[in-house]
Amino acid sequence: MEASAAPPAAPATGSFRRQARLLRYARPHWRGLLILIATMLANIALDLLRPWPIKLVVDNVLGNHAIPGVLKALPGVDGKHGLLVWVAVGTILIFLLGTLTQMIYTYNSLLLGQRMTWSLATDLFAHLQRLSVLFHHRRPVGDLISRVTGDCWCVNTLVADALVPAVQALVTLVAMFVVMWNLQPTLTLLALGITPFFLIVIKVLGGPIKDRNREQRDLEGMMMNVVEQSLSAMPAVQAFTREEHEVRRFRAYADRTVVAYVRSTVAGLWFELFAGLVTTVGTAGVIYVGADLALKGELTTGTIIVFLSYLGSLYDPLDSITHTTQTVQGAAAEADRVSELLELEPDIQDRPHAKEAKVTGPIRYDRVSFGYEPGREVLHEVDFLAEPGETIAIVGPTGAGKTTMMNLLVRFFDPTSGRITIDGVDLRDMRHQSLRRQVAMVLQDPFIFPVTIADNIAYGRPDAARADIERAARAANAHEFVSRLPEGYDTLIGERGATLSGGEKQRLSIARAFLKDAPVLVLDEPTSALDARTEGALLDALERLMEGRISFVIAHRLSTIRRASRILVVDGGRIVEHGTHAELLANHGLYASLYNRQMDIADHDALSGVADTTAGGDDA
Ligand SMILES: Nc1ncnc2c1ncn2[C@@H]1O[C@H](COP(=O)(O)OP(=O)(O)OP(=O)(O)O)[C@@H](O)[C@H]1O
Repeated sequence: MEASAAPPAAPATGSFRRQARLLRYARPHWRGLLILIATMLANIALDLLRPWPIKLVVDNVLGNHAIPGVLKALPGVDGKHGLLVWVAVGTILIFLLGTLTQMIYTYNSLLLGQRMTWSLATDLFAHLQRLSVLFHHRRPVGDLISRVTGDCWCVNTLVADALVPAVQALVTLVAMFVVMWNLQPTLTLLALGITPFFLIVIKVLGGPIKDRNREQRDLEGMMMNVVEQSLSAMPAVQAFTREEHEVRRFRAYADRTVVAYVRSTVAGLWFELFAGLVTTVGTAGVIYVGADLALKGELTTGTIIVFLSYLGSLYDPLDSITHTTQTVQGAAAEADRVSELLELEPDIQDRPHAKEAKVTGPIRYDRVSFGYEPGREVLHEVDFLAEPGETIAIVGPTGAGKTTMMNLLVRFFDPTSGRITIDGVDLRDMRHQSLRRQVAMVLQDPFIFPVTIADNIAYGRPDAARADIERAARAANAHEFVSRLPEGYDTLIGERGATLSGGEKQRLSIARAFLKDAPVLVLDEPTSALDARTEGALLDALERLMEGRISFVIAHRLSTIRRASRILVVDGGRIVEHGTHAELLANHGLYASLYNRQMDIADHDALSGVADTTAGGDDA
């Protein structure tokens, strides 16, 4: 599957609200934030102190200016030599305090950033767990990984690289304004006259930075998709010798990412150019008007020199706001990518008065229709009843809708129309997690995790005792192969069950269902990866498992479901026949033709001497 196109960028106001909402991740860490701001202010004060030792040496030690009264109060400052000692001590103290506050600032900033990022990432990951199976079917995994592990850093950027520096810039700006206003109000107003132009630059040129950054992040997400898809399909890639194609696919995205990165950088450079131009025009204006005033004798030269040196300090915070804007625009694109997911409401939600599910009576499908996409129904008015203790087999051609029917039972999604009830209660009036606890599923894909065999069997019941795990494994005919493994139940399985055969994985999955011991059982082709002999032994075990439960078995191999109490034959999303094996054979309908065709193939195989093998059987 090719990566999906990026969703459209959020409108600016929505984007701003999203960033503000993400800033709540700083709230639990307000102490750290206060320390950050305090150390930052201390740094500003220490910066102001830094030139003073030199000034004292020049004016009061080497020059003949009188030592200021406040310094004379210090012990030992009765002459130039005493002052020199204090200048030396002061220099060291300023260095030590400056370095110390900088260390505290860096430590706190990193800690705060890490904590906020990973708590946002954890919330996003938790939210992804709640989103429907349908959502996960459609969203490329690589892009989701990139949002969880990459884009969540936006909250760190927003706080440590934008919010705190913005506070610092504002404090400095106000302080400088007060100092300069006292020095020369007209020039101060002139210097600040550039502010509206500055805001225009931020408004006009800030947006493209965000858009370019969004483009870059989306492409990086798509690159991740290619990596994830290709690495997880490596046997297919190599078997079809498509390695070069996969590399080309990756390189195509990498090239586009480079272009997007360059465009994002260029957008930033334009922004810097115009912001710099505005401050330069401001400086030029102050020089022109200041010199003009001096020529007219309204201002001393010294005042202009002092004013101009302060002008740098006034524009520095404005410059810092420029950088902050750039940073915020970059982080805004990431914040959008995170928020888009966080704002998605899970399709499956419990109603306010939803009850705990308890399977005590029959399961009824009441004219259930469903479509994955609007206008394309895959199930049409499915209607049937399953009584406790019954085993219902569901058969039919591939793509008929069998798995979809069973996925509705555990509310992976809800019917488009009609309803499913258990003992008369609509599934939507039950808490969906409690409903899922009532159903043990053996899925077509056994989903083996890279943990030990025991942990895999106990996935649905993590507190199960080892004896229970072993009992479940024996019941699922898995104990024998597990015992042969070097560390038995403690053997660590490779990624996606790489170290096991298809049949072994399927047996672990069946053991999982045994251990879960739920009142409803769904077996979706539970023996498709087993050879006929292993299947025969397992069928007895499965029949024991089905006893006293409501069981649904989807099977292509009709030999496996002959003992079902009822068989539903599904074709094109409808139940076209139902009855017992004997009744359906007598009907001479779709079931009879499917069955007869399979019997013919089996006879043919028997004659060819391969009676014991079936497609996918790997345990022979
Ligand atoms: N996630 C999905 N999004 C869109 N369409 C889907 C999705 N999953 C299945 N379908 C479509 O729904 C229809 C029924 O699929 P389903 O998997 O239920 O069939 P099935 O009878 O279980 O098939 P099989 O025997 O091959 O497992 C098919 O046409 C399939 O293409």
